Formats: sequence, C-alpha cells, structure tokens
Amino acid sequence: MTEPNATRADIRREIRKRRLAITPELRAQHSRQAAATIASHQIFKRSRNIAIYLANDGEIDPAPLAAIARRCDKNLFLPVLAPNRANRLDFAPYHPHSLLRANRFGIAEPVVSRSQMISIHTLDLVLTPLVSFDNNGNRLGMGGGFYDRSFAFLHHRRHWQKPRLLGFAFACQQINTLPHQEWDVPLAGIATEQGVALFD
Ligand SMILES: Nc1nc2c(c(=O)[nH]1)N(C=O)[C@@H](CNc1ccc(C(=O)N[C@@H](CCC(=O)O)C(=O)O)cc1)CN2
Ligand SMILES: Nc1ncnc2c1ncn2[C@@H]1O[C@H](COP(=O)(O)OP(=O)(O)OP(=O)(O)O)[C@@H](O)[C@H]1O
Repeated sequence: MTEPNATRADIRREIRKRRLAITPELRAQHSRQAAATIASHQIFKRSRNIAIYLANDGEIDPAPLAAIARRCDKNLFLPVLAPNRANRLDFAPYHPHSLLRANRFGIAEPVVSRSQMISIHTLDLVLTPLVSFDNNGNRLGMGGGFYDRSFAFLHHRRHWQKPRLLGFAFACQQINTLPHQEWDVPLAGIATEQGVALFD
C-alpha cells in the first residue's frame, strides 16, 4: 500500500501499536462500556439500520453493542470489500448465523450474493473503525480509503445527513491534530469508552 504522507504513516504505526497493547480484559471492558453509552444515546435510539464491523487488529469491539441492537430489533450490517470496485465497501445483512468468510485482510465478512447487498443509503448509522482521530473529527483509518470512498457522497450533503458516521475507538487513540485530507469523509461524532461526542 503506498503512503503519500509519511506523517500519517507514522501516526498509523504508533497508534496501531498502542491499541494492540490493550489487554483483552480491558478491551472487553471498554467495549462493553462504550456499548452502554452508545445504546443510551439518541443517535442510536433513532437508528434502525446500523452498520458495525468485526474487530480486527486490536480495535474496540462492536460485539456488545451488536447484542444490544439485536434485542432492540435493529437491523445490523457488515462491510464487504466490493469486487471490481477499487477500495469500496458494500454492506450486507449480519445475522447471528450469517455465513462468513475471511477477506484479503483476514477480516471475516458475510458471504452473500450481490442482490442481498443493501444500498448504502438505507443505513442510518455506521459505526466506523479508525486508527486515530482528533478534536475536530478528522479520522485516520487503516490506509485503504475504504470508508472515505464509500461515503464520499456525504461531502455534498449539508443537512439530513444519512447515514451518520460514528467513529468508534478507544479514548487513547485520540491525538491533538491530524492532518486533514480533502477526501476525509465527515464524521458525525466519536464514541469511546468515555462517551459519545457529536460534532456540529
Ligand atoms: N474491522 C475492520 N473492518 C474493516 C476495516 C477496518 O478498518 N476494520 N476497513 C477499513 O477501511 C476495511 C478494510 N480495510 C483494511 C485495510 C488494511 C488492513 C490491513 O491490515 N493492512 C495491512 C496490510 C495488509 C495487506 O496489504 O495485505 C497493514 O497495514 O499492515 C486491514 C483492513 C473494511 N473492513
Ligand atoms: N473519495 C475518494 N476518491 C478517490 N480516492 C480516495 C478517496 N478517498 C480516499 N482516497 C484515496 O485513498 C487513499 C487512502 O486514504 P486514507 O489514507 O485517508 O485512508 P483511511 O481513511 O486511512 O482508510 P480507511 O477508510 O480504509 O479506513 C488515499 O491515497 C486517497 O487518495
């Protein structure tokens, strides 16, 4: 993967190490705590179709939130690497018994036919994985530009933003200032084990 900006690569390496160093016990505790905070927030209560992800590389785990969402009759979706469409994501329904298969990054994804993929515009809320974030809602991901490309249409929307992208991370992944890139897709907010912060 080519990296145009060494600074971003340095931050990525450093923060990935930091989140991988979190113990499994603390990771589980923070993931549960974050789930409880998100579940009590309007942004979750008002959402019916919610995209999550399967935790990888030391990420905070959306599984406890998924369990709550199922009890609340929400519909859950997972990202699937789109075939033939460079570094874009499709979203597929995610049920407890969904058939999953590892993608080229080793992350499991639902095995579904094209017709079962949903339109990205159906989603109300997208729990967005990230490596690092800053006070202004800038996001640094794994470097593939998957979320930036897939949700680029949000740049042209001012009001009635759907879906809302909620960055999901451990509080220790925050840094003061991330270099803003013009293609960075705007986050509605950030959720960590310390709470939910929405940007305006
Ligand atoms: N849990 C999760 N799922 C996700 C993402 C994510 O960040 N987290 N993605 C968010 O976009 C997409 C996948 N993007 C990814 C991009 C790079 C790597 C990764 O591990 N890269 C390796 C190099 C691997 C290789 O080249 O084969 C690395 O950087 O070490 C993983 C996921 C879709 N699904
Ligand atoms: N909307 C877009 N159209 C075309 N190229 C894009 C777009 N968004 C991002 N890119 C390209 O994707 C590459 C990776 O972007 P970036 O480093 O910001 O990814 P990321 O946000 O860290 O990754 P991800 O979203 O997969 O977690 C960059 O080289 C960038 O030029």
